[in-house]
Amino acid sequence: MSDPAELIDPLVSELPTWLPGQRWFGGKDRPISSVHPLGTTVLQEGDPLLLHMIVEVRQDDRVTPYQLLVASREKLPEYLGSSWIGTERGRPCYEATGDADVTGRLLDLIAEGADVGSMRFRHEPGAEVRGGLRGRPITSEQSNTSLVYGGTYILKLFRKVAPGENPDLRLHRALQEQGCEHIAPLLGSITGDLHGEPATLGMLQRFISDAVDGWAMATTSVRDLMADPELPPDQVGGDFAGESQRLGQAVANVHNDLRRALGEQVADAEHIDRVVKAMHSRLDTVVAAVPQLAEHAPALRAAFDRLRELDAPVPMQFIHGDLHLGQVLRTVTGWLLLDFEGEPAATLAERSALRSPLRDVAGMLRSFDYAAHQMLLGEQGEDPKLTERALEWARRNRAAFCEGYAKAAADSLGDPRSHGDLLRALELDKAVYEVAYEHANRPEWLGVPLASIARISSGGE
Ligand SMILES: Nc1ncnc2c1ncn2[C@@H]1O[C@H](COP(=O)(O)OP(=O)(O)O)[C@@H](O)[C@H]1O
Ligand SMILES: O=P(O)(O)O[C@H]1O[C@H](CO)[C@@H](O[C@H]2O[C@H](CO)[C@@H](O)[C@H](O)[C@H]2O)[C@H](O)[C@H]1O
Repeated sequence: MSDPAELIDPLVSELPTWLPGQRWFGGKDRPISSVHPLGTTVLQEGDPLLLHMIVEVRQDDRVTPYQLLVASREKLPEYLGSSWIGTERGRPCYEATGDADVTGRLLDLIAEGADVGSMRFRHEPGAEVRGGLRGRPITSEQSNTSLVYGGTYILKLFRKVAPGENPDLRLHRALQEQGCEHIAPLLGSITGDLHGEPATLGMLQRFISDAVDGWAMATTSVRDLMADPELPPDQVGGDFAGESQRLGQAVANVHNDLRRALGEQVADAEHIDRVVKAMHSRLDTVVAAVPQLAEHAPALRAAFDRLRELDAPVPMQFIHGDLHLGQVLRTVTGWLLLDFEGEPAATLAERSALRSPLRDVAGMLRSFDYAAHQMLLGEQGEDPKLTERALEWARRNRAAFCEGYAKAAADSLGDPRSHGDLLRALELDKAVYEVAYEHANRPEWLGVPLASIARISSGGE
């Protein structure tokens, strides 16, 4: 190939049809009006040629920069057929994260601490990173793309990029500096330029191979309880309450470390007013899309408005922002929290704001509810005995989580259950978010958050 630049324009013209088919593309709800290349870096010359691209995707009034890793070869091997984007100037061009012959280059560049064009590949101070490994994408559903190298490293390539330090990297750095035991060690990063400002493109961590995620463990425990309907929950083999308690403690420890590293503030009336307005506004949007939510709107609004009358001060700090059982890993030594990026649909400014740590507690409490109720999804008609069993599991594990949290929490917080109005409003706000998420992504799950909203807003929990 004489000049890689010759590929760029024809390749970019293929992207409006190719992007909506990608799992990580976050704008599937509206048509793409244009894609514009912001910057291209040649990471490897020859065959295969490896290009890093940042493109700006325009949809109505929304403009979002995305990061792409694209390769081109003289001849595309059959196993890369599903990654094909287009054939430009006679050369097949394809999404490169599935090509283990080229992904190793990213790790090598981090190991070398290299600069290529405006991209900076770095390992963290004191971290040892070994190159020479092939990287393969993980198969689980995700909003970014993560590559695993030899069962040793995991490199997350952030798909949506924004100027500034990604909160995932920022919070991992802060936690690592505090010696936090509840994160996977941070080893390196990739930074590029976006509109003249540094922007995080990737984050390298130790891959934890001997771990199970919290969602898999919790749902196995629910299944065990359902299979033995007569046994009291504490005598069922797969009882999860001990783990829930340890998880609560781990989350409180992470909050403590984030507070120590990055500080805290107490929310003033103006801030609380903004939070309440944001809750109402999210509800307005979701009710418009999901009319079944309308009947619960008055109770939801009343719960949100109660935040204006709280007696106790509301401390705010950096938090995880999208905590659920799928974001925690149980290793042989304890619980790890993953993915401090916040809710995928939120703006960087929203995700980087100080918030009540009880938001993370509320997220996890919602997740216990999900784990219990997803078992009932396929059931024909409601079996009151099974439903009661599910509720019993959720109650037991939610309580254990709060007990664990209280053991390690800051004095200003204590037991999350002692902040009833705040916790209820945050749980309901999260459930409203989940209604929107399920409506857009998994309509068959919509009943899970809707049923919880009905229960919580009627004072059932
Ligand atoms: N350090 C790690 N060790 C082992 N598995 C990991 C690690 N980090 C992430 N994973 C796995 O990758 C999945 C996706 O990671 P995550 O950071 O949540 O990506 P995304 O932001 O795209 O959702 C996780 O659910 C987990 O299964
Ligand atoms: O992990 P992500 O950052 O992509 O989070 C999004 O997807 C989650 C589902 O994968 C979604 O979580 C919801 O479903 C979970 C069960 O699959 C449940 O444990 C969570 O409590 C529930 O919120 C999450 O909301 C969304 O942001």
